[in-house]
Amino acid sequence: MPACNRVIFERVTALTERECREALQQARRLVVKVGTSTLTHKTGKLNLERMERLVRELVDQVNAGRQVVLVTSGAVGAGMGRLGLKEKPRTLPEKQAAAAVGQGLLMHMYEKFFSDYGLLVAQVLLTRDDLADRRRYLNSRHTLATLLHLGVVPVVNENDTVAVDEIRVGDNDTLSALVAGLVDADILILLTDTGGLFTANPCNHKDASLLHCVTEITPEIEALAGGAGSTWSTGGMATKLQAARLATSFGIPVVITSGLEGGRISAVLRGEEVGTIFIPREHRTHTRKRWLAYGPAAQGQVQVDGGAVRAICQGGKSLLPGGVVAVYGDFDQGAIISIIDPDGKEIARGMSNYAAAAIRRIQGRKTKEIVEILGYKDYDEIVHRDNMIVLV
Ligand SMILES: Nc1ncnc2c1ncn2[C@@H]1O[C@H](COP(=O)(O)OP(=O)(O)O)[C@@H](O)[C@H]1O
Ligand SMILES: N[C@@H](CCC(=O)OP(=O)(O)O)C(=O)O
Repeated sequence: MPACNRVIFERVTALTERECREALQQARRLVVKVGTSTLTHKTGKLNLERMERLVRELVDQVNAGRQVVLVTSGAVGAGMGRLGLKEKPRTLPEKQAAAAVGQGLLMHMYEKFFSDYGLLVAQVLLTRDDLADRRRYLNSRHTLATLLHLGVVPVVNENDTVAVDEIRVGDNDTLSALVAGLVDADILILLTDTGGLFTANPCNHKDASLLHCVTEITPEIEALAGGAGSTWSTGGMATKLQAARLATSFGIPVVITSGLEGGRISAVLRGEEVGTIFIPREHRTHTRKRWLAYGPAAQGQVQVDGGAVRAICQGGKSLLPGGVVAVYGDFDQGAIISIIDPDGKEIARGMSNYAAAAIRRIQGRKTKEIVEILGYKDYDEIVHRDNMIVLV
């Protein structure tokens, strides 16, 4: 990628909508997520016309010199359609059985359509565990990078057949944001059955209007998002906002737009005002920081006061002992811990420079007192900013 493209995305602090959209013209690596609502008919069976059009549009982007990762839903829906089931399965084994049937169907069609247009595809099935474990995370990253280097389009889905609740990402919107971070994408495009984020669910509110640009996902924005629109979908707009929050926290812009109408991907990449764009506030984060958000289970929690919340969330600062009011759990130095606000909400996650027992002794105290209290001082900070990801 030419250096100038990176500069545009890396200097992000508060880009205007226009600047951000124009920068998308230089995006080189795309993650495109397509929902069940786009890929299937109401019967749950695959909508081949839309699928083929999507593939053609993606191949065009590859032909134009871009790299594409496709995150696809539709396995459960397609499996249900093929099995002739009328209702969405309720139990996990039923969903897994449907996904096992549907995933094969999905890949068969992708393989056919992509090869019709001259490209190879590779199936990549992931669970949260694959991303939470540092070694598997790096392994997945290398595999995807190699596939992209070879000109292959990775087609990613959650490994529904084996993923039980504890190791599931749970929805493909979130999965796509994790994948965007994993491959260091320049943009995440979420294709769905509405034109973007509306002021209310447009299926029930005909007068709802489209929001063109979101610079911050506030509680008011979250309140606009309702649940899934189609029988076979998961999460609705709420999980898309969650995905947008995650990807923008990595420094990656996100556009939610319609997968029902063709041409949206190329319009987004021409910098046109389509869909809803979410502008990243953070600089591109280092991959190690991203991995922290991927779900390595936190081994403990430190609760901080309002001043520390502001310093971390608005001031871009590290966590010092003075801001800590409580420590929960028993963890060692180097553990991944959650930083929670006075209401118990997780605001950040990071690697602790001290064990829980040591933090309990220095909490609320000044940095210069650490050596006096502990008899040593390895670090000034409990969690250094470089080892912390802010989640709000
Ligand atoms: N504020 C909103 N703006 C747009 N769509 C919304 C909103 N609130 C809820 N929705 C619902 O979200 C649905 C899209 O999510 P979902 O059904 O999960 O689709 P997909 O299968 O594409 O992921 C829309 O069909 C719509 O019913
Ligand atoms: N992994 C599931 C997709 C779950 C999901 O998030 O669906 P959707 O809301 O349509 O993106 C499947 O392939 O059916």
